[in-house]
This record gives sequence, structure tokens and C-alpha cells, in this order.
Amino acid sequence: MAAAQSESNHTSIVEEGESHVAEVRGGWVLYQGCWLRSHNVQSVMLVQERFKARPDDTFLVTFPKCGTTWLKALAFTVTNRFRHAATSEDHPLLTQHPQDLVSFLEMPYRQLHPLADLEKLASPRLLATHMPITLLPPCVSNLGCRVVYLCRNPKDVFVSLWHFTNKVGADYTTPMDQAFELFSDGVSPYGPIWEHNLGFWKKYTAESDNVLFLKYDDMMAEPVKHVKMLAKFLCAPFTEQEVSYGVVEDVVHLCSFDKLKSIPINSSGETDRIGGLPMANSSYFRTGKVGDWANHLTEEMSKKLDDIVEEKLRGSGLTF
Ligand SMILES: Nc1ncnc2c1ncn2[C@@H]1O[C@H](COP(=O)(O)OS(=O)(=O)O)[C@@H](OP(=O)(O)O)[C@H]1O
Repeated sequence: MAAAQSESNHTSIVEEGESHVAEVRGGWVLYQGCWLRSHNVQSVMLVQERFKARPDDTFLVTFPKCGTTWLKALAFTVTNRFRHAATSEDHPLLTQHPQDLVSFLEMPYRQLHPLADLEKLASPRLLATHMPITLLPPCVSNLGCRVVYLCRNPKDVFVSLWHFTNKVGADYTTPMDQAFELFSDGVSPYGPIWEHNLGFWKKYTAESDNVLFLKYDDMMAEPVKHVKMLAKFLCAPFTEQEVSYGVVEDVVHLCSFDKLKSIPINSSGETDRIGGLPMANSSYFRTGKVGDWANHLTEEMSKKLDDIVEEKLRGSGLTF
């Protein structure tokens, strides 16, 4: 995800040819209803123009900070477990960061790294994206590509995002109250978060065979149940024998926050996964807790975001 730069509350309207960039606020631009950094807009436009989906592609879709790293680790481990048992001493997760085991569609920025990299991947491909449904190239829907969508309580998302963006570089420090105002207005990477959630919720309710809709808090509460659901959706269901041998628990353990955080590749060093912005590998692992918002938000902030989200999601059937 793109990190936040210094903010101002200046709002202005700009025209950028036919690219539908409608509004600028601080360092953010509103592109086709989605707030992005301008470098990210260029990347998304390239993806929209040139990405060729395949019918057997599966997309792991998340709003930033909703558990992308975890979902990538789980989906990779589940679908590759016949080559790499979760208990094997040379499992790829022991030497590679989970973020690097499943490629992002729009990152690193495609004007810097060719989309052709994705064409080299063998089918069936697992691809990740933070793009809302409105920005995904139409071929993804037209070809019936499947989607695993993982969402999270927006209050925990905000807190996670704020810590992340303040960790990744000296120029990215934004006071929490300013960041909160922007987030509450929908201005954050790939925001508004409620539009992101609603877009995939509607797709899920319309075509439940094609979408697995997951919530971070539910997965944390019942990981074994959800990993079984994920495996089934990814056409790699666990056999009865695997279940009786504890293979599901092995996957859950390998991909758990504590285990992944302790692996040297995840706890040290830095990598540029965006384009020109190296980030500590450890910055993807903070607390991994449900409800950490209570340690950071005032009662007033909590109520404000609850009220906004409740109003935006009202009538949809989606709740947090
Ligand atoms: N294995 C595992 N299990 C549970 N939770 C995990 C795991 N790995 C990372 N995390 C927590 O997920 C948060 C980071 O979100 P993302 O991975 O979506 O970040 S990113 O958008 O890809 O940059 C961030 O949440 P917070 O701890 O609340 O900040 C991470 O700590």
C-alpha cells in the first residue's frame, strides 16, 4: 500500500484529460471515486488498460491493513501444501516474506515494473490487490474470476494504517487527529473504506459462488474453520485424513502472527515493494490484535467512526 505523505486540508478540483481524476486533497487524488497517491493512479490506469485476466485467476482483495500479509501466507500455504508441507524445514515462508509470495496487481507501481511480470506466472494464478471493485479491469468480472475478500473493523484498520504510515519514513508523519479526520472523510489509501467493503459485499451477495467474504476478527476467533473454508474455495479442500493428522492446525500455526513475526526474513531488513520506498519487513507485523483501537482512539473518535460506518453500511446486511 502507498504510505501517507504530509497532509493539508486543501481541497481543489483538477482536470487530468479523461483520466477521471476529480479532486485533490492533501497528497491524495480522487480517481474514479477512490483516493490514491498520484503514482498509484498511474499504476492503476496501466492495470486497467493492459492487464489480461485469466478465467482461473483468483484475486485476494483487501483494503490496506485488513490482513493482506496473513491472507497471502494462508492462501500460498494452502494451495502449495502438496509441494511444501506446512511443517517442512524448507517451507518458502521460512525464507521469503509473505508479501513476496503472492504478487500484487498494481504494485510495485506498474510504470516502474512491467505488468508482463504477471504474465510469466503459471496458471492458476493467485494475485493480490487493494483495488476496489469499481477500479478492477472489467475482464476480471467478465471472465468470472474468483475473489477472496478480507475486511476488518475500520477502527482497527485506521489504527494499523496510522502506525504503518508513521513507521515507513520520516516524511510520512501525520498527527493522529489529522489522519483520523481524513479517514473519517473517506480519504485514505484506496478509500473510502466503506465503499471498498460495500462493493465486494454486493458482489458476494449477488454471486456467492465466486466470492469468499471473510472478516479478520472472525478468522482470528476461529482460524481452523476459516482456513478450511479458504482451502475449499481455492479448490484445494483438506481431506479427512489431513484433518485427522492436524494439517489444518499446521497451516494455521505456520501463518500465525507470532510465528511469522519471529522469522528473520520478516523481522529484519527492508524491501521496496511499491517503487522507490523501502519499508522495514517488520512493519507488516505490529500487534496482530482485534480491538487494539481501544488503546488509541478516544471515545469521541470511536463513536464518530462507528456512526459513519453504521450509516454508510445501513441496509446492506454488512456489519462490523
Ligand atoms: N499472520 C497474521 N495474523 C494476523 N494478523 C496479522 C498477521 N500478519 C500481519 N498481521 C496484521 O495485519 C495488519 C497488516 O495488514 P496488511 O497485511 O493488510 O498490510 S498491507 O495493507 O498489506 O500493508 C497489521 O495489523 P496491526 O497489528 O493491527 O497493525 C499486522 O500486524
